[in-house]
Amino acid sequence: MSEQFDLFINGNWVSADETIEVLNKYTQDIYATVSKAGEKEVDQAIDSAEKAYKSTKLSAYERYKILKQVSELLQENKEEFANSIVKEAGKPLKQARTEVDRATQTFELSAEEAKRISGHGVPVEAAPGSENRMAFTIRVPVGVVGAISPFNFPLNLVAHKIGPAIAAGNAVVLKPASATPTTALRMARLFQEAGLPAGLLNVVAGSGSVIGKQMQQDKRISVYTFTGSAEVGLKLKQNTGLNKLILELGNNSPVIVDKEADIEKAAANVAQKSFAFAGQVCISVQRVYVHESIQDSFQQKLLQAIKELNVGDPNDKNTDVGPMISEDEAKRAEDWVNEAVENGAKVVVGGKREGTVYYPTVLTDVQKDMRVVCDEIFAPVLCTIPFHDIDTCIEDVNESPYGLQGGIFTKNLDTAFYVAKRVEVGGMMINDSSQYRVDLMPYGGVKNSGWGKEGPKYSIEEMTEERLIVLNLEE
Ligand SMILES: NC(=O)C1=CN([C@@H]2O[C@H](COP(=O)(O)OP(=O)(O)OC[C@H]3O[C@@H](n4cnc5c(N)ncnc54)[C@H](O)[C@@H]3O)[C@@H](O)[C@H]2O)C=CC1
Ligand SMILES: O=C(O)[C@H](O)CS(=O)(=O)O
Repeated sequence: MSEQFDLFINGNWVSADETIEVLNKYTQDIYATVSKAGEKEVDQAIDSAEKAYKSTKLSAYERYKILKQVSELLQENKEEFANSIVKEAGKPLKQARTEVDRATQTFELSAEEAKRISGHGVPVEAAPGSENRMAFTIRVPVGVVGAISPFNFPLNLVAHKIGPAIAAGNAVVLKPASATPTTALRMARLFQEAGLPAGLLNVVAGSGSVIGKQMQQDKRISVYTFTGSAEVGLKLKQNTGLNKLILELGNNSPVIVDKEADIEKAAANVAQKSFAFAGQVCISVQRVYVHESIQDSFQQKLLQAIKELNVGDPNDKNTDVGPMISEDEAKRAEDWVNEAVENGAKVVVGGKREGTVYYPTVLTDVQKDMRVVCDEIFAPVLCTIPFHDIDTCIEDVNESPYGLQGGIFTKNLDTAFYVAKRVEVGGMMINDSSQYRVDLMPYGGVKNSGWGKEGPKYSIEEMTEERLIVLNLEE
């Protein structure tokens, strides 16, 4: 029996004429039906957000209490949310539970940051002629935030938009990914239970291109925050005019395994961080550059670690690698691998698809211009690339159009910092892979990986405006 969800607009559950069928990504059964927002519902959501922002002024402490309660309610309902993520995203149960724990953190951090929003003093009196003036800044909410989120973290990446937006005193219109909308709608129920005033949060499911365009053309929205592919991010950038746009986009994450690395540790970490959630994580390891002197040893340990990964039903608590978001996406990954093999690459493990499941795959003998190397594959596919000297390796790493996060394994700190200062990324992990993130850290990339930083403290800075106030004390 599939569940039915309506849209969350102005504190009410609103049904629409059309619906979206949300599939269980492993069984391909219909898991839920969700009302599909049309132009009327999106307009209602934006109108509700604007009216609520103008009429409801929650204190910082009230915002803190609501967000704290949402964090607690989330933890109390952990299994419901984990199950929702397993079913609609196909995420293995243990990783879905981890996502709920992280979103609990994200909302708790947002609650705490709600009490720390402030400006700073400005010593204008130090300027000649301003001896009798005082100045300081304050941070004010931007108003209505338009948020669009991706399928792969249907809870935590939504939390990273809603939490800071509410903490900062804004109202929000959220459009979750069409493949995974129900988790965000469940989250809206928690805000309702926590007493968030009507209209401050609105969730509209539906076509990204249609709703996205309508949101972008609506002047009542002050800031857009988008997480998704670079392709869509570019479209948004071209249509957003002068409104602030926060873009968290794609990556083809590099990891360097230096000749002085702990090979065992590097192999185990790369195996885990290349294939979690079937590689559908934007900081999933996709390119691993291995010093030629340790290539055989690293590869042997990497393949051993991959052999221990459990592939299959995401409902099984032992599963490490479940299905991809759709059979089309799994076929795309298969096509990219086959194209690489036709051009000389070798599959040392994997290269096999069963419906929506694509098995953990490692390629060697790849070339820079292969899509498995230079594009974002967003699948359980890893390319191992030997290197001779670190400078050439850094050049190859930086050839990517992306720059979100990278990693290097080495016991030589001089090498680590030499590399960290030269790679073009938003975050560089030493003795960890690219796929490291805790929710309080500043997170965001350079180049085609977007701009702006997420993490509640940093998102709040993006979702508020700093206003200067100068006091003239002259008699
Ligand atoms: N940098 C980061 O923090 C993250 C980046 N991503 C990236 O997201 C992608 C995978 O997620 P997907 O949901 O497949 O991305 P996507 O770009 O296909 O969709 C993302 C969201 O945008 C909406 N959308 C689609 N077309 C749109 C348009 N023309 N205008 C406005 N909205 C539109 C979709 O409905 C969805 O809600 C990968 O590229 C991945 O790297 C995913 C997670 C985190
Ligand atoms: O970018 C993503 O896909 C997620 O932010 C990765 S994380 O939250 O699991 O680090």
